[in-house]
Amino acid sequence: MNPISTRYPINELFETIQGEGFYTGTPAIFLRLQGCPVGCPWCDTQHTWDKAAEDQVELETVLNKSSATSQWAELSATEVLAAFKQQGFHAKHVVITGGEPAMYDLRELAQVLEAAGYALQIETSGTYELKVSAGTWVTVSPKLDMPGGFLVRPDCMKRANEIKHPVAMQKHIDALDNLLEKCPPAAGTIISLQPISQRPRATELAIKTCIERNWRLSVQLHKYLHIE
Ligand SMILES: C[S@@+](CC[C@H](N)C(=O)[O-])C[C@H]1O[C@@H](n2cnc3c(N)ncnc32)[C@H](O)[C@@H]1O
Ligand SMILES: Nc1nc2[nH]cc(C(=O)O)c2c(=O)[nH]1
Ligand code: SF4
Ligand SMILES: [Mg+2]
Repeated sequence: MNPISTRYPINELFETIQGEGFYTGTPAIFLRLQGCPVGCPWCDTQHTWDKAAEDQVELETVLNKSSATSQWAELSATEVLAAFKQQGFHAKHVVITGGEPAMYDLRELAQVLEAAGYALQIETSGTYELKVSAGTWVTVSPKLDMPGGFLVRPDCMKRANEIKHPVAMQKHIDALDNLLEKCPPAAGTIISLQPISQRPRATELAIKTCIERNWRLSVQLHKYLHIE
């Protein structure tokens, strides 16, 4: 007997250019999963926080969204793949984001998509145990001292291919330094700073610190280009 397949709550499914981190500039299919309890006050996807039963809709409604809403549709991995084909997407890089996608067991999704020739990346806060494939590119954007009270997991920091830290003030860099000391990433892990909400002061601080530390800058290119 086949096990019951995992179902994933999808808030958005679209094709664009990856605007953040190491893969900036890469055409990518974005799968945005519903639900996140971490509560970052400056989060740019607050419509994904609550997974309310009354917001469950059909896939067509999700595909036809013209603005950000909290509506979500539940799909199995094979239904996700079928939606990619139906949409006629070209990209072979898939970014799983949210919300907090690590709340879900992503192994079946990875198995189905990788078998179909896609490469996967996850954007995660590092606050949940990662259930991804060995080949998934893991971007951890650590969330420290957020209202939800979650801790960044040492195993997530070790598994990360890149650490992409949101910054606005010096205290955020100090908090990252403390995290890197307590939960060291693997040798060679890319570290980048991402200014919060394109604020000029945040951007200046990120540029200065990246130059001093030989870290990378991640500027949310899509926001400068006014694309999704
Ligand atoms: C919306 S989160 C979803 C994935 C996951 N929950 C996480 O935090 O990594 C995707 C990325 O956007 C970043 N982000 C969210 N709001 C932002 C903002 N206002 N300015 C800059 N980066 C932001 C997060 O730090 C994370 O790197
Ligand atoms: N273009 C684009 N690139 C992104 N990289 C990470 C995103 C996210 O919301 O996780 C994102 C997004 O929302 N749009
Ligand atoms: S962890 Fe990610 S999705 Fe959740 S509130 Fe923070 S930035 Fe937003
Ligand atoms: Mg985004």
